[in-house]
Amino acid sequence: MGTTLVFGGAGQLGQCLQHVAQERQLTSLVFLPEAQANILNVDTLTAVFARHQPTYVINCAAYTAVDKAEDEVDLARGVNRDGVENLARLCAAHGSTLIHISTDFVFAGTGNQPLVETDEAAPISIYGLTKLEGEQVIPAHTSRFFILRTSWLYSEYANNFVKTMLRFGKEREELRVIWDQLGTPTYAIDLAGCILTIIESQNQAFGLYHYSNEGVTSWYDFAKAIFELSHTPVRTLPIRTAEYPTKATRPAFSVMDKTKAKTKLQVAIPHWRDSLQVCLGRLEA
Ligand SMILES: NC(=O)C1=CN([C@@H]2O[C@H](COP(=O)(O)OP(=O)(O)OC[C@H]3O[C@@H](n4cnc5c(N)ncnc54)[C@H](OP(=O)(O)O)[C@@H]3O)[C@@H](O)[C@H]2O)C=CC1
Ligand SMILES: Cc1cn([C@H]2C[C@H](O)[C@@H](COP(=O)(O)OP(=O)(O)O[C@H]3O[C@@H](C)C(=O)[C@@H](O)[C@H]3O)O2)c(=O)[nH]c1=O
Repeated sequence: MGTTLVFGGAGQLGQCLQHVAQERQLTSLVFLPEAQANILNVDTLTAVFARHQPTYVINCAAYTAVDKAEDEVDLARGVNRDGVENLARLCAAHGSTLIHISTDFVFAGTGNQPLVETDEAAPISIYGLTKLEGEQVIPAHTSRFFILRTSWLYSEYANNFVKTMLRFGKEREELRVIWDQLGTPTYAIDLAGCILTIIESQNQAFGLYHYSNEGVTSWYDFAKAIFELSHTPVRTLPIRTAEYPTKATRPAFSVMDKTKAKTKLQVAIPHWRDSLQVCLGRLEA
């Protein structure tokens, strides 16, 4: 197996990839944190590609601060579009396969049916828009790519909704959480497993895929499950989006259909509640 470079290697998904790679005893992955490989620095990237001649490149680097992106458009676009284009160009030049991660926030969220890969993307936030632009620059440079759109990532690593809820559950008596945004949480360890399966199986079914855990929930029901499974006694109230004003607008419905991933990538996808239980168990251990 040739070398796999992981950009954004110190972020949440990057750390999950390290965890799963270790579990599967995969030693050919090179994890590059931002300080070592900024995807906006073409000279650095050129040198890194020349040195490692990667077979696969996994891009976990992204600007992910959804609300801040509304004020930092250039920064968000730089990382989420231009940085991705830099990687796609170099992948094309070196014959490397690019595995890139995108988001359910490319959708407007106005529907009520599980979204398939061919459904229209119409982002309603700067983060979603710049991530869509990142998806779109890849095929202009290479056909050897996998784009995995995922949603509501959490894990025992970095900051995420599960860890925020566990912290708030200890600090506060009452929490108010939105119940009119529906989607599917994704345990980033499961996503990391899917990515490494693509590499291990040398899958050639390039293209765009949806990957989240199975099932549907709201942020409110997700929070309730976190508190129930972690035995955290905190009063949790369902509120509407309008009662929790944020700078960026989030899709009201971003449930994704994973039929294509299950068929072509041959991955089994756990239900979100089962994976949540695994994550909470690891956080408690
Ligand atoms: N988190 C979520 O809920 C979801 C995430 N996604 C997508 O999944 C992917 C992984 O997300 P996640 O791991 O959670 O995000 P994180 O924010 O945890 O990780 C992103 C990493 O990218 C790094 N980074 C930022 N700018 C650059 C740059 N210019 N060059 C190199 N590295 C950079 C960050 O470093 P630093 O922190 O030092 O800036 C950080 O380590 C992203 O593409 C994201 O858009 C999709 C759906 C849901
Ligand atoms: C903390 C908190 C959040 N919320 C709501 C706000 C928001 O609608 C939802 C989730 O809030 P967060 O800010 O944790 O997550 P957010 O940044 O909106 O999460 C998104 O991140 C990007 C990177 C993605 O790609 C998306 O798939 C999605 O995971 O929960 C409450 O209702 N009450 C609360 O106390």
